Amino acid sequence: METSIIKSQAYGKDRVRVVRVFRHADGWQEIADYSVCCLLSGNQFESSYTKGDNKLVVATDSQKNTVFYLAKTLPAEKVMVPEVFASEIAKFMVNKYDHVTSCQVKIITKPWERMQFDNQGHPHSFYREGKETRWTEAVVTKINPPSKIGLKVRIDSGFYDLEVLKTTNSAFTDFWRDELTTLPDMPDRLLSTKVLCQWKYVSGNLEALENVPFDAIYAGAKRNTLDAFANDPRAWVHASVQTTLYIMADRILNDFAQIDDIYYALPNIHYFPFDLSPFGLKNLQADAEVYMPIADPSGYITATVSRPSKGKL
Ligand SMILES: O=c1[nH]c(=O)c2[nH]c(=O)[nH]c2[nH]1
Repeated sequence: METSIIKSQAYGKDRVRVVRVFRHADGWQEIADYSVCCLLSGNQFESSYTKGDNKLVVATDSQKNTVFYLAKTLPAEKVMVPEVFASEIAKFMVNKYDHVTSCQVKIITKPWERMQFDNQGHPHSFYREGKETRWTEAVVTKINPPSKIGLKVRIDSGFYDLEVLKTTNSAFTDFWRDELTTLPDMPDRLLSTKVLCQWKYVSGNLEALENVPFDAIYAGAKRNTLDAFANDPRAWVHASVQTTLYIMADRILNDFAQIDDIYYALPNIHYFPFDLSPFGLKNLQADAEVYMPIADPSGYITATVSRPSKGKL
């Protein structure tokens, strides 16, 4: 006889690929292209794991149907912003099913860029550019289940695979040296990374969070990331990926009070100057012009950055 207990559970449908087109009367059309993961939790689901009892199991197939149903029935402003669509799905689930105490919805977006001709956006044609991937996760939880009065919401957002490179104004010098050190000081180097950035919105009630300008904050987080990388002098005066990361996060926290903390992971994708001295050519240090990108290994610099009151006290 089994004696083990379920400590936590969540089940649902992952990779629900849904594309929603909004056709406006003037011919202007919008597209949202998402991969949705929807997971339900609640202690009444435990018997489906331990006793083979499916009576309360909302089929993952029905959860998938709900995503399509809401994509059709919600207005454009609730579907086109992934944070809002994710929280609408999560809210729908906890409100519809008494025994669902929490619903976690993650959305990965596939960005379609509107085609531009003569500086005019084309009404219905889009293209895919190699760029970062935006994602979000909303979790809606009943405060006193099964009561629906009082819902708590948490929203995380971010992007990954934003590839950037600069050919100067990056350095790495004055680091620890011992018998295992072979790396020379690099007063000027090529720097490249593939940015992963994710942030937590201040948690609160659903209504407060739904008024957050998610799209503008997303654009601001990306703009600060690029601007700190390319233009902030502190990133090369103090010179390390660690410093660059901190400056990126600090700028975002200063710009957006709605964000609680930010996590970055910055691989340092190495491009080493190729030694051409066997051919009588100078290509090291200040003479570096020809580089060999190194696929593996890469540096990997990470940190979570928050405001002082939330940090280590
Ligand atoms: O910006 C850097 N930070 C490091 O910690 C490090 N270590 C290393 O070998 N190169 C670099 N670059």
